[in-house]
Amino acid sequence: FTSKLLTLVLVVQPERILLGMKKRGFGAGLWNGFGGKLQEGETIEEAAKRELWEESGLTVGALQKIGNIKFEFVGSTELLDVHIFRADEFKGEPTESEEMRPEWFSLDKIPYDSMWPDDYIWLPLLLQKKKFLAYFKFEGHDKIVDYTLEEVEDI
Ligand SMILES: CN1CCN(c2cc(NC3CC3)nc(N)n2)CC1
Repeated sequence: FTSKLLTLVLVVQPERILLGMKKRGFGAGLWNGFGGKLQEGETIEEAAKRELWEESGLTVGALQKIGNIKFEFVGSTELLDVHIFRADEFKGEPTESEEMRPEWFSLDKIPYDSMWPDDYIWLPLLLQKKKFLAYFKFEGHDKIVDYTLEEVEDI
């Protein structure tokens, strides 16, 4: 299998989480964190900060590495290798971009039925500041055929 490195940043404050409505491309029509692909010569963390800024207008100092999920799609040999980060502090104001329309959600009103199906399984761990490794096998974009998830001390 070949892996495609992708980033995902969730900005979380004590009472609310920032999500973006994806306006085009992969995952269009779903709420998600901010992220994308790596550019040449970029570390994963640099790519995560860049994509957050491009998609939401926010700049962050520190990112906490909190998870890594590998996604397999039945019938494809390309794995998505998503490195997930949490940011507690940021500078700037959430701003709509070509890719994303940002919005704050209270933590008891996360719109899981308009998010990728896996989010319901791992996002609660992120909110509890737990670190995890996971593997999801999808059939199409809606059906989780099976998955594994383990909490870890260090990513
Ligand atoms: C730029 N990336 C694309 C992939 N991505 C995903 C994927 C995902 N599930 C996979 C079945 C698709 N679930 C979340 N929450 N994010 C993060 C952002």
